Amino acid sequence: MTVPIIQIASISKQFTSKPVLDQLDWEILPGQVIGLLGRKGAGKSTLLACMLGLQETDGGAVSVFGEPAANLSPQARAKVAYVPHTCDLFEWLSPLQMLDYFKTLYPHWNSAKVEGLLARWGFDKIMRKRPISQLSAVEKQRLSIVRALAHDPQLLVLDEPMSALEPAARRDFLRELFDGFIERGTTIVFSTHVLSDLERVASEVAFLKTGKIALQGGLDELLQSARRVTGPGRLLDRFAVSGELRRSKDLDGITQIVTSAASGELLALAEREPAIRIEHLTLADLFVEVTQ
Ligand SMILES: Nc1ncnc2c1ncn2[C@@H]1O[C@H](COP(=O)(O)OP(=O)(O)OP(=O)(O)O)[C@@H](O)[C@H]1O
Repeated sequence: MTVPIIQIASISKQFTSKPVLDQLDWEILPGQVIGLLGRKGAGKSTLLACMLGLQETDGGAVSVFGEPAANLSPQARAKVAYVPHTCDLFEWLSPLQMLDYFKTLYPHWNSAKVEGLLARWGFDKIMRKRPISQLSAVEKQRLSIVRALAHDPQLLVLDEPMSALEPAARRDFLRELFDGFIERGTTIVFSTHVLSDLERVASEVAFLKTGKIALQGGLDELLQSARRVTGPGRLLDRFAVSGELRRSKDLDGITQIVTSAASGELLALAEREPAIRIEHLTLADLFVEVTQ
């Protein structure tokens, strides 16, 4: 049996009266590259932070590498890298001072990778010595990524890692993820609003809605099996659909069903009945259907 790298059992979190995470269960297996999607404010950042024990939960349990997330040993912590949504760099230090500091904390610090990324991302001699507080948002995000990738983590958690990056740096970063991590089997969980970025790197996609993982699956499999079916209510209304995400009926008696996993039976019905229209869904369609 594959032992999950992260196991989340029924965690809840609320800041005000509205729950953000609501008895959420989730499992992340070694080598998975999961894109986490959800509407703005759905709780993606909260979930990623709770998952690593960086934010307290109101209930439930999280384990990372088999240890309680809130109390990770230094050995387990050294296997994890996290790029937060907001800047958590030591702004009073220079990039070089900060990277030197982190180097002392990690046994597997990859100086060649650090140098390569700094050079590629325009950190010249002067910029490397300036206080981080004087860097732009993009430069800080790049530095945050360099710090995360530098110690060859086994688990990489990225919260909107590319939000401030321009296209060339995004391409560089995605290439770095592929060549340096995905091909080596690193487990990666990242949240993003950019579906095309997700489609380029993720093998799995998970949708967060109303405090729970509403749907998760292999990206290719989901796109292969998700369908929107439209047809007369007399043909569809009594049809039980597996993986049903939404069902609606208009005033003309036309029923529309969206499913994440169209069965052979449904496909056969659509084939038999010319009045039924069946369409594949894009990731954007699926995002709307699952999270609306
Ligand atoms: N420290 C906090 N105090 C109060 N409310 C908070 C706090 N952190 C998050 N929230 C609220 O919790 C909800 C979820 O926020 P979170 O940042 O986790 O969502 P998100 O899906 O990452 O959003 P976005 O896509 O906009 O980054 C939001 O309503 C947010 O306002």
